[in-house]
Amino acid sequence: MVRRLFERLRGLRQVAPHLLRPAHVNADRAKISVAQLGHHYANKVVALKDVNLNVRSGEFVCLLGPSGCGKSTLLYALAGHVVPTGGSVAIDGKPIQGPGPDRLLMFQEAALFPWLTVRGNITFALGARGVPRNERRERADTFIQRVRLEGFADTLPHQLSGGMKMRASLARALAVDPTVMLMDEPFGALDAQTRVHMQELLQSIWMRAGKTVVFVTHDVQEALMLGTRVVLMAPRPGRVVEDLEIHLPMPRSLEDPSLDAMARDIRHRLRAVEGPLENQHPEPLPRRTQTPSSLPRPSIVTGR
Ligand SMILES: Nc1ncnc2c1ncn2[C@@H]1O[C@H](COP(=O)(O)OP(=O)(O)OP(=O)(O)O)[C@@H](O)[C@H]1O
Repeated sequence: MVRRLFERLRGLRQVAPHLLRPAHVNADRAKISVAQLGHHYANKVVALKDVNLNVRSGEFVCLLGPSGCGKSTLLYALAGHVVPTGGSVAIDGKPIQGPGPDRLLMFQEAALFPWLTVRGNITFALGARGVPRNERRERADTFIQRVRLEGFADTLPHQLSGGMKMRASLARALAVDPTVMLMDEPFGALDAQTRVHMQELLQSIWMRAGKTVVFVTHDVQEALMLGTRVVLMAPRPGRVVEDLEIHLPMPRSLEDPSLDAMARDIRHRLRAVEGPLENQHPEPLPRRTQTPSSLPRPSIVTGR
């Protein structure tokens, strides 16, 4: 059934591609181009090998795969925090030379300053980006409203729930207006219910704002809820094994039987690339020389 669904969508894509793509995805423009990307860490772990990935402007690309397949390394290379040992990464045709204001990285932790209110956290970030003082408050309040945190602008982070902190962090990210959002399992620490609410919120904001998003997740359903594309990766060495365009209509629902059927199919594909359980991590993984958590905190079809 899933194969038939993928095939029908493929046929429709050939005759009427514009019917299947959200309006703000610009088919002709590669926002992010990754070519022959490779990276090995100082301990010789090959985190990425020959990765090719083009992300169109306005796409929502989910990187999905088992632990250790290089999702975060790829994301940090896009952010400019990891300097790859081979290949190239470019944004709007310009090679990435380091972090830049056009890209914003979000993590599982909301990373709010505890001594600043929700609004204070946002106005601080706006100040750091050079937004004039008289515009900061209004802009902060616009995004506080957009993430549905009205009434909490003057609240300190410790008085917020995990989901509310993440919404404040999202408001801050949107307020500084990067063109590319790089998200590393941002909802991974939330309970199941809050996670679904955050996915719905992020999708509605993405549909309106038209940002280019690259989103790392382990969760197949999350990838299918959010992604216009799902890129499957495999470990040892970290590489892209499949690149799937997801043409389910938006807003999506976990209740959608097509989504459920695709999730089963993708789980099956992932099991095939992971191999039998006894082949996984045959020896202790080499110690990391630098963990993602030691990276700076605050502050998304192969070979197209
Ligand atoms: N700083 C580092 N030093 C050495 N090895 C590293 C470092 N960071 C990651 N690695 C290794 O590189 C490989 C890819 O790691 P990466 O964190 O990119 O994978 P991932 O798919 O994001 O994993 P997870 O889902 O568990 O976060 C793994 O084998 C990991 O142990």
